Amino acid sequence: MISALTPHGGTPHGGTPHGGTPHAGPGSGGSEIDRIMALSPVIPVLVIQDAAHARPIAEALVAGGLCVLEVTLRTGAALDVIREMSQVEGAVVGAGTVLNQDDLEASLEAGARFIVSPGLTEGLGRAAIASGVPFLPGIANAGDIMRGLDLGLDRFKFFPAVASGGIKALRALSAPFGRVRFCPTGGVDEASAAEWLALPFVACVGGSWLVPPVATDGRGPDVAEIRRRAAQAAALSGIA
Ligand SMILES: O=C(O)C(=O)C[C@H](O)[C@H](O)COP(=O)(O)O
Repeated sequence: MISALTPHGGTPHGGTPHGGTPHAGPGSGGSEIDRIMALSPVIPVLVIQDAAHARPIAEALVAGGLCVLEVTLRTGAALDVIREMSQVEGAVVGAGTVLNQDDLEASLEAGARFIVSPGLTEGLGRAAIASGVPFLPGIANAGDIMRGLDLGLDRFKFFPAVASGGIKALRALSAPFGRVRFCPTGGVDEASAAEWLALPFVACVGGSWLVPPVATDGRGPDVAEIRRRAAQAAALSGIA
């Protein structure tokens, strides 16, 4: 599956996230979710209202250098957006805001190649693991991480990253969990992404800042601006 995850013509932003000590244990080190987290330093979190905007937005993000795209299930168009974006060469499209097994099944049916959830429940965790799809559940405290580890998971979205205490909190939280790696999301932006990515336990960050809200005047998404923001974010790969 590695080749399938390598974006067309793209260069993964690093091998093992943060080199560091190789991790041991199930689900760590060489997992699919690890490979996805290593493809781009920033995962755009997308809230797209109109499936007609899906392809131009995905093309602009991929052209800018970001190939891993998280389509949130926050809009009625989301499943169609996943289908459309999956047609874009080089894009690795996943579903976000996956709250339960129904969301999981619908996302997989639409072609999602990875699954992100804002939190971790045992039901969703077990179903995602059983499906074999790369899974990045949200955690915000030590208990969440321990429940994830019990399920065999060790890659997590730290959400909501800034509201949960920011870098200071994640630094403290990561200390007892040496082999765990995180994707901080929620309040991370263009200005703060580099600081997060410099942390050895951060594999990548997520954020919605890459795609400005689409104007309602019918002109569609501002693809030049999206591409510019993506390129700026992709350039952070040297830091992660
Ligand atoms: O919808 C979801 O599934 C979420 O879990 C939340 C999103 O990842 C964050 O809301 C993105 O945060 P911002 O980059 O601060 O906008």
